[in-house]
Amino acid sequence: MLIGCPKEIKPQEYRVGLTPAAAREAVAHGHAVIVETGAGHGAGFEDADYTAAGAAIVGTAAEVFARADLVVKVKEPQAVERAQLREGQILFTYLHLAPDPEQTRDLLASGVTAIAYETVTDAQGGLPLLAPMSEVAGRLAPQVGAWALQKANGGRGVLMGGVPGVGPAQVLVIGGGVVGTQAARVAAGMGAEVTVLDRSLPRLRYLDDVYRGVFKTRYASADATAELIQTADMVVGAVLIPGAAAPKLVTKAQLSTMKRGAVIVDVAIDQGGCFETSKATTHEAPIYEVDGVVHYCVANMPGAVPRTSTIALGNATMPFLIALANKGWRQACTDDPHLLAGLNTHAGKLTNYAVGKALGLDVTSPAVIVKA
Ligand SMILES: NC(=O)C1=CN([C@@H]2O[C@H](COP(=O)(O)OP(=O)(O)OC[C@H]3O[C@@H](n4cnc5c(N)ncnc54)[C@H](O)[C@@H]3O)[C@@H](O)[C@H]2O)C=CC1
Ligand SMILES: CC(=O)C(=O)O
Ligand SMILES: [Mg+2]
Repeated sequence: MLIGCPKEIKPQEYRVGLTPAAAREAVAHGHAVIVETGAGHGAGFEDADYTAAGAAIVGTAAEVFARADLVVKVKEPQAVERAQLREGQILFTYLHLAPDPEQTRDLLASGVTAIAYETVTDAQGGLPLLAPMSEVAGRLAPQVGAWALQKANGGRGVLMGGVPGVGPAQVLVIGGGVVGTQAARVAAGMGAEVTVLDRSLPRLRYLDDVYRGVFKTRYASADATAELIQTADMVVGAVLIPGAAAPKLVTKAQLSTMKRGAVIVDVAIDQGGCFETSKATTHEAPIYEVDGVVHYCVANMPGAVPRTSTIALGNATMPFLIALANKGWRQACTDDPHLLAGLNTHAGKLTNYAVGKALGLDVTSPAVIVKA
């Protein structure tokens, strides 16, 4: 199979979908690999690293899209990229379709077989291709939130750890999965007082067992959220219902109950965000203010640390990439129901129920599609 990797074009996105290590594995399995010139530069991988791994460098993204049987990327294809996808081609990348009707329409119109990293599952009930980026975004969240809390950035001028005689920042994390746990650990490490809300009691039990004394846990009732946002200096949005649009857990009206200069870091923005007032921002202009509350809503946070993120993502995607290339998508998805869970579109059909529900579109069962 011919695997192609274009350079990412989303603003300030310096990750790359294929590491030289993954290219080398693919070549060792007998596949051809083409990489757009400069694709890895932002992550510290040069063209020579790819050619040393056995890949060929091509001059344009257009050549990658035109020739590749399998296009591997990081972020959802932008409009100009979507226009180059075709039926019979596999797209393997993050998609986040539930909050994105335009992208969904274009992928369906293209006929491409699109496998979304964020809906691939594992036997433990996790999301193995989302987890590494959630680890990165979770650890970044208190770092960017602390920056936003500084007065010059619109924040209320509170230092995360306080100082002797002055109390620390109060941090509320909504959703105690991968993002939430990593955010809570780092915020606590910076000296803040942290509370994590989740609606899963087994998850709260796990967090309490492992992190008692580091941060507190509360059940995520609407009452608890309403109460705790009032005292928080920083609120991290970290909920996920896999594939679905994020539930809106804090309304615009509730913002007025928050402290002036408090900061929201809505990591869940890539699924639409869990605050009613969230709208996606970029690394170029990451924050805006609503009712005196600073919002940070960057949908590709790991792009800020592309070296760490590219290697972490590549470690996780490599076995799936090799399976897709070795067997073709149909056999790979037949053999691995967790990879089949990643199938979002095929030949003009939508195959993810959560996306269909969010967008009001008909869904064809992936189990039916894979057998057709
Ligand atoms: N902005 C960015 O750059 C990035 C965003 N993300 C996003 O962060 C979000 C969280 O991802 P993960 O932590 O990996 O997911 P996860 O599945 O590990 O954790 C989500 C947690 O939310 C909890 N939850 C669900 N509904 C809830 C509710 N109503 N109230 C409280 N808790 C609730 C679940 O029980 C679960 O523990 C996702 O939307 C993901 O796409 C992830 C990486 C990068
Ligand atoms: C998960 C995701 O959207 C990202 O890493 O950019
Ligand atoms: Mg997005």
